[in-house]
Amino acid sequence: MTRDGHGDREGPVVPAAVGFLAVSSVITMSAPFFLGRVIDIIYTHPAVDSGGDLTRLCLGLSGVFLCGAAANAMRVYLMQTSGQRIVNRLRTSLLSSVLRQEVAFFDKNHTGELINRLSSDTALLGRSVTENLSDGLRAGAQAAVGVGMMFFVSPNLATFVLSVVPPLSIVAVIYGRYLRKLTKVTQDSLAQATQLAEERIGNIRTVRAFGKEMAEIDKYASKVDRVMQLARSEALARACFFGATGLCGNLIVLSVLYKGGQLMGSAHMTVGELSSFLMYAFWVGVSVGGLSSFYSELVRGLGAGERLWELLERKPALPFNEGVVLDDKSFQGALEFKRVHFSYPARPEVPIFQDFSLSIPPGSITALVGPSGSGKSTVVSLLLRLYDPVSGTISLDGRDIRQLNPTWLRSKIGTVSQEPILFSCSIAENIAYGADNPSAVTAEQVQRVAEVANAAAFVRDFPQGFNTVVGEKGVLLSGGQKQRIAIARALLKNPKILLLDEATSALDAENEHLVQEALDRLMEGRTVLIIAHRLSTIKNANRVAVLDQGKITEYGKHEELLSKPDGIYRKLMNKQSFISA
Ligand SMILES: Nc1ncnc2c1ncn2[C@@H]1O[C@H](COP(=O)(O)OP(=O)(O)OP(=O)(O)O)[C@@H](O)[C@H]1O
Repeated sequence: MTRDGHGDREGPVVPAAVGFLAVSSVITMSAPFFLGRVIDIIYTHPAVDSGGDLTRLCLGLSGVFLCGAAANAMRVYLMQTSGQRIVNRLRTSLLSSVLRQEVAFFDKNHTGELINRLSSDTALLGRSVTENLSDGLRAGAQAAVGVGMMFFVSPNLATFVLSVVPPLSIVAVIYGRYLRKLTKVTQDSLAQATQLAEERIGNIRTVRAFGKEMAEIDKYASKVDRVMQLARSEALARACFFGATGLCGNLIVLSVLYKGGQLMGSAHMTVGELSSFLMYAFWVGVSVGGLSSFYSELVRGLGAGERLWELLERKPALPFNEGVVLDDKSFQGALEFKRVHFSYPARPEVPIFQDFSLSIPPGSITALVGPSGSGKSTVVSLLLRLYDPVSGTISLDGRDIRQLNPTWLRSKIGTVSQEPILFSCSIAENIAYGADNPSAVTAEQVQRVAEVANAAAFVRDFPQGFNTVVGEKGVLLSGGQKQRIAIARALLKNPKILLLDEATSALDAENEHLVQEALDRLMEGRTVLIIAHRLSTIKNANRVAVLDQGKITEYGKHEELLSKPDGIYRKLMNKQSFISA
């Protein structure tokens, strides 16, 4: 399987399915003609097996019907499997498109909604264009052949029957349009309900702590009630449509019997011909019924598909893997913000940075401090190029990062955040995630970095050791343990630049010491920007940058800044509690 999910070859599956479809349809539609012949033989020679004709015809027909049944079974099997293949491809392509989108896209589109597109909409569209299409093609072919055969058997009767088709088609078109609109709204409502459930289940600890389970259930119930109302409208439309088509079918059969009886009475038709005609009319009726359900499913699929195409075709606002790659040998890791102005795309009216400038020399440690909400984490997001500044430049070794390949840029940057996110897999896999090619990472490499990150000892105490699964987002580990795993992960990545966000909460003395020691080892020989919450970090940094009112207001060593009588840093130190461990 390739990354785009196109490794699973369709090969001759679709032509084969169409072949089986043709064979089964021809056999099904030739049956009424031959059955008419059988009736005529019985009718004209009721007592004898007219020279063995009846036996031969019946045996021959049984064999042909058997082949028809086998061809039909093969058609259903092939269409269903290729349907699943299409759904798989759609899902992989959709995830590939979603994961390439810029981070601002995820600020506006909720996870639950995207998951719903990935699971429900793809299934609806996939079913609509495969199994449903196959049934529709079969119904269409049978209806066309049936109509042809009706004309062949009795042009007179056929013309009479088909005069009712045009009004029925108009009703079908109106119904189709209505259903398509309804499906889009239903899928959107379903996506909102999934979004709510996903968020509440993902944050069950908060829901539980506030005792909001019943309130959340009520909210979810009202969202699914909306889906139910829409489903009721859809069911009503379907019921009316199917009821009307069923009624029309029966009325048509009745009128055929009426008119056919007259034709038989005037010797213009044999009983076998009338029987054949009736069977064809019945098949055409069944096929038209099949076509109407095909049409319903098709418009539902297209309704679901509208949002899918939008997502599949969306071009990310920021490039994903294109641009200049700097030479690894001469790469220093010098960072510079020059007169940067920035506001988040979701809230363009709120400026975060105004004329923000900061230079971080290669191999140095810069501590960034500032009041809560001043934009410290935003500095990290801009360096990772998760967002682009509105104006000004951010450069790496003198090169504007907008010219650089973002994937390459991120491969040179390691991050350890306040609350590191781990994946629900083993500790070894979480650590190996830091490498370019995780599957090539050996157990020794994992253990080595875990050792340096002061994680190996606690991991070995777990019965499953490095194979211990950490739970969703690492929920089965403590804060200090998660941090040390994240440090090991960053060590394995071995980046030139490190962006650290220290934990705001104090760990117990032992954990504090182990995490600090691991961080010190991680920082060695790299360009480091650290969002500092500990006094020791600030004191050990080469420079401290104070962020206030959207720009760097003070810059220097801890003691220098502290000595300024009216300095912002001095005030910040008095006001904000830094962890003194
Ligand atoms: N994705 C976003 N979309 C819109 N506004 C955002 C987004 N992320 C953060 N903000 C806003 O940007 C401002 C700066 O946030 P940021 O997280 O960078 O602050 P901070 O200094 O790191 O805060 P703290 O010390 O509390 O973690 C805040 O006012 C915040 O509300």
